[in-house]
Amino acid sequence: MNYKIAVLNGDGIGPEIVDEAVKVLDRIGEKFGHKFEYTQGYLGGESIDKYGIPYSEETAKICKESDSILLGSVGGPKWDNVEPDKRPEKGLLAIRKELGVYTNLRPAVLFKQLKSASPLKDEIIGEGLDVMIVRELTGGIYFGPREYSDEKAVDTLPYTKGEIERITKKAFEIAKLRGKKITSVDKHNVLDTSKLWRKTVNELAKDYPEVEVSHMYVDNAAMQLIANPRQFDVILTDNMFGDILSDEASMLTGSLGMLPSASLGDGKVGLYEPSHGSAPDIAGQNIANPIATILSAAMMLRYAFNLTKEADAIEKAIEEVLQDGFRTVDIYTDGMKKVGTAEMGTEIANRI
Ligand SMILES: NC(=O)C1=CN([C@@H]2O[C@H](COP(=O)(O)OP(=O)(O)OC[C@H]3O[C@@H](n4cnc5c(N)ncnc54)[C@H](O)[C@@H]3O)[C@@H](O)[C@H]2O)C=CC1
Ligand SMILES: CC(C)CC(=O)C(=O)O
Ligand SMILES: [Mg+2]
Repeated sequence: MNYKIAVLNGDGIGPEIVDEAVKVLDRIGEKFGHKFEYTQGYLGGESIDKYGIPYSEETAKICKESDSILLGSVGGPKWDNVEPDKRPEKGLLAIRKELGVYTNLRPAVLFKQLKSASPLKDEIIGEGLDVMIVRELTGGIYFGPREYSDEKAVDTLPYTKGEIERITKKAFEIAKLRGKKITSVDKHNVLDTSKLWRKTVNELAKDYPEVEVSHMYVDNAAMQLIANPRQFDVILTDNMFGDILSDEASMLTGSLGMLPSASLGDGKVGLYEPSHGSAPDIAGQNIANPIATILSAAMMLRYAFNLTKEADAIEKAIEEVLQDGFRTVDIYTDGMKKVGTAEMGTEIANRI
């Protein structure tokens, strides 16, 4: 079958990691008889350079006419001084909002071969870690009304009941297919939005008696992720808390460069992007870890195209590459074979 994929490289390491995901998708296409057609769009800094704005109508059209979107990451020092509404990150927020992708799935899964790359002790890791962070993506403080002057700045954190309900339902549906356990993370002791969040989660919990629900304050959750990560199955949380906790959870898996994500809504087109940023400190050096982006492409096959065998093949190839000892520098440990971004992508593609 033919699948149309919009490809947005973004900035920093974006082009390098997206190239490797495309390499792997092409191999899947050859092996399983699919045709992936790519159309290049522009987001973030690269879009500012081309169109003067971080998200253009041209790119919006390409995305809406595609079956799915593969995205690198945006931002970097080059655009740090552009006016706030034109920053690269505003382009990312705009495309998420426009596509209505309110569910951000960030699976933190530790490949057993990377146990020694995780900073956690063996007894804490145990048999392994598999936490699904379900992050609300199109509401909350990143989108609330704001004001700024040299004397006062205001950000606001609005959530409607409807916004909380729809992400909570997604989390329950996901939990039903996994360990049947949700930890809803909030700041109920301080924030009114968290009060509404907790009340809504408890109301919906009645429709899912098979799923065990508990609540945790975000500050405690940040600590518990390190102290006892195996207690978590699905973490349901808001936009900013999910952003922060997912970077933290990524380290349990060895590196931020291992954490993929899928951003999904009720519409046809989802956004598949690594959880990390554009890593300007290592851009252009062929050292970035492409695995988060390649795993995001696997999530695309699974969620957007229903290509389960193909998604499994990517995940298995990654496991084999890790088993064979190949490591980018961020997950390197003594005795392993250090490889660059492109070599890692090739090793993965070769095992499909
Ligand atoms: N989704 C997106 O497009 C996001 C964009 N950003 C933007 O990215 C820029 C850099 O932000 P930072 O705070 O530095 O976060 P970052 O996630 O880009 O990097 C944090 C650290 O992790 C490392 N790292 C990230 N991805 C890696 C990979 N694949 N392989 C190996 N190491 C990796 C980086 O080298 C850096 O040391 C900023 O402009 C920020 O706004 C940040 C987060 C998400
Ligand atoms: C750059 C921000 C808009 C978002 C972010 O950090 C993320 O989605 O992980
Ligand atoms: Mg982030």
